[in-house]
Amino acid sequence: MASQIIREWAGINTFAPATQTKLLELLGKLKQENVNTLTILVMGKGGVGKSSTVNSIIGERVVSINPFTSEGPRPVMVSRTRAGFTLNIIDTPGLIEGGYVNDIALELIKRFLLNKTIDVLLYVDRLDAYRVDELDKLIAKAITNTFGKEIWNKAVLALTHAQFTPPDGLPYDEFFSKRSEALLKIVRSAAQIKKDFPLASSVPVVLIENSGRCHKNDNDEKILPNGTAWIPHLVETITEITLNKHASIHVDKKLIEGPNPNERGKLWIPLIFALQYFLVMKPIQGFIKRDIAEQSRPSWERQRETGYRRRDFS
Ligand SMILES: Nc1nc2c(ncn2[C@@H]2O[C@H](COP(=O)(O)OP(=O)(O)OP(=O)(O)O)[C@@H](O)[C@H]2O)c(=O)[nH]1
Repeated sequence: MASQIIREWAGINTFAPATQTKLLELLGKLKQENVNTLTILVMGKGGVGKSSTVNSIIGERVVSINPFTSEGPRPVMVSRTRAGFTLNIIDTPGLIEGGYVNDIALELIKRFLLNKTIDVLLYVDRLDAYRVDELDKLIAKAITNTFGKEIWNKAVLALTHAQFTPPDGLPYDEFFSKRSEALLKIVRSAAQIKKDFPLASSVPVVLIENSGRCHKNDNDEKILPNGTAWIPHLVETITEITLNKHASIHVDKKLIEGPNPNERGKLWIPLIFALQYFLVMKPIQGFIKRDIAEQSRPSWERQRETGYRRRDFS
């Protein structure tokens, strides 16, 4: 396999100095915990801002963005190094097409991820949407079926278009908490996460504003409506998830191929044979034996018996 040349993370220099300082602090924290590589998988519906988010984190236009169509081959992994630390971000195609989960995209993603380890799943959706629907459930289910429900222990829910004004004068915080709770509920139910499943009820939610018109603070950092500098906040949340007690998800052949169809139900085979023997074979054998015994008696004897039976009934 050709080895990939990993470029220096130059895009970090495009961030405001205060953002750079915080990011380098967070990288230092990861290195202190012996984490020298971090792989983030970005997934979600089409057009929600996955590629834009990848570009925002890297600080360069590394993947192309189009408001109407998906551009460029994906999945794609963008890797950057900084001070001995490697950041990998995997951008993926939208998971919904024509009202269904795009199985081809999912299959491509699975194959692409073979032998990679996912430290964080960045599950992207938009803040400025009012409803969750069946498709959201289908996506969460597809992700769970692909990687196992443990993936949600390594997940961050990222909501783009954060610089949005809720309708009808609804307070921003109220809209944000309703939107995130609705999405988390979908994730919990589709992933069949029980209340006691560790961390699942606390998948962190972060806000993102990828627009070039994102407001800035006095330090020139891109900020959310509540004044939080969102890039350091996102990277801090990613760092916390990376360092939590749950293992990263290693994608091996077994995980992507699922249970071998030839093995499926193997344990039931002896039981099915036993039931078949006692409920079908045995009665048939008995019937055949009786029939043979019957046929081997002389006809006068059988006729006499039939005659007796007729008389008994008369
Ligand atoms: N205002 C605003 N626009 C955004 C934001 N994020 C993405 N967009 C716009 O939304 C459109 C889609 O963004 P993409 O990043 O291509 O979305 P995607 O999820 O990668 O889309 P697919 O390629 O279809 O999978 C583009 O026009 C972006 O400029 C955001 O946070 N705020």
